[in-house]
Amino acid sequence: MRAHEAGALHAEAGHRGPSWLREPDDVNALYPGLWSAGVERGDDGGLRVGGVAVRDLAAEFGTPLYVVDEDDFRSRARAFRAAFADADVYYAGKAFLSVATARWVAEEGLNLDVCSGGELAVALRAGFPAERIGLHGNNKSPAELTRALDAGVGRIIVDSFEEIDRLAALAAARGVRASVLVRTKVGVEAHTHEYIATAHEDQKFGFSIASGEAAEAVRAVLKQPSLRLLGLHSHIGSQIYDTAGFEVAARRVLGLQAAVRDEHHLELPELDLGGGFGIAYTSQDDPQPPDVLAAGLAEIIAHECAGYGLAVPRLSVEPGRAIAGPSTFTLYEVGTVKSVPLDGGASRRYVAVDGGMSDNIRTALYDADYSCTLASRASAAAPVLSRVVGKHCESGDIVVKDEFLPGDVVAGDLIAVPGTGAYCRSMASNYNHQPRPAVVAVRAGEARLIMRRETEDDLLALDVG
Ligand SMILES: Cc1ncc(COP(=O)(O)O)c(C=O)c1O
Ligand SMILES: N[C@@H](CCCC[NH3+])C(=O)O
Repeated sequence: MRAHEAGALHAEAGHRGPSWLREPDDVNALYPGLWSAGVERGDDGGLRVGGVAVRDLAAEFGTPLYVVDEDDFRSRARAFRAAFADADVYYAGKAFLSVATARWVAEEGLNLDVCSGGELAVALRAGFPAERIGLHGNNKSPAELTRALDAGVGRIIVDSFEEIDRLAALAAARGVRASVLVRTKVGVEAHTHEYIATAHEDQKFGFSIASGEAAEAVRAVLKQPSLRLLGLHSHIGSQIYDTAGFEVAARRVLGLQAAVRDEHHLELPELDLGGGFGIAYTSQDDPQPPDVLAAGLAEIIAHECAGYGLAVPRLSVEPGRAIAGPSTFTLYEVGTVKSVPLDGGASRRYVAVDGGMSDNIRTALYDADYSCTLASRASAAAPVLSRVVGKHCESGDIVVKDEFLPGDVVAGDLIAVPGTGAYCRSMASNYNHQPRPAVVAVRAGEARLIMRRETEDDLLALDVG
């Protein structure tokens, strides 16, 4: 594990990590911001979560394994609920959605954002109240829209002119009035990876405010008797730490809100500023807690509304990563350890685990940084800068680019990677016909399988050739 500040960069064998990565004082220590509240190192040196030893989890459920600390997930959901007490919180199911997690979200009083027919199906199977669901997507099919209308979802966030017409016709045919928000593109360059920024002009989501397209979309919705316009929506991107982007977004979207009032004599009752709140993946990351975010957003909105002479609309937000991400770690078993010579006589230690880019694509796709620790035992061996890689046929199959692990890590050891609750299982693939791992929820000394591991039979069943 990383120690926060202490220690010198480990240079003995010429290993080189990023300049911020320091050799830890104690390689067995758990950096507090990265692990869910229920994770600790037990007296025998092995990691425990919710009172359960990870060695027992690996023995019972196999590896790789996503391990969710249920209390941690629920308490993050509650913290958002409490911080945004005067707003609506929609948990973004794309981060991770299963029947169990949908139920936790419902029980903790949050609403749910889904962005596909599949996510909607999971929510409905969980018995999630349809009126508390919002449906997203830049290319919702007629079948998805029909299903949403038939289920009675509370709101649909429209993202194209085709969709406005399509939805209006489907709603009219059913004799219902569908509540919609118009997704805007506010023209903000959010400080995050290009692939997860969603508010600059040259990307697929939303109607551009700057070009007048968003105002045109509002006109198009208002013309349809089968649609009810609740408000405007903006989501600037994901894994964002600063509120500067939200400030610009709120200013521009409320500018449109004021223009709508002036043109249509209509004050829209709601405003959705999306999700995107960042979490800590390494000791360098310093995310803001929900109450600070809530206070910041409330202040920005109040200020902008006062400037435009608007009544403050009811706010909604859509956090995904900030609720699911820190609740979960992935447990892997080490299979091989190699030392690879580098130029200048240095070497790099490759620790290969039994999963990889099929259960966590984020390192390869977004150049994401992760951390990890030896989980099955503690070690007194000196730390060695290591790269944790998977078992796939790609050299980019890296899980953790740089981490200090004890020098005696061997095959059969367990490694845990924290912060994998968001966008890991939900983006998992079957690359190399690797079955996707199981998800286990741990609470009060009990481990419960919430998604079973795929089997070779599952994969072979798809091949009908
Ligand atoms: C419309 C919308 N809302 C909410 C989210 C959730 O984002 P995050 O998990 O970063 O909070 C996303 C994903 O970026 C999104 O596209
Ligand atoms: N999948 C992205 C987040 C994007 C979410 C959808 N807009 C990630 O892993 O960071």
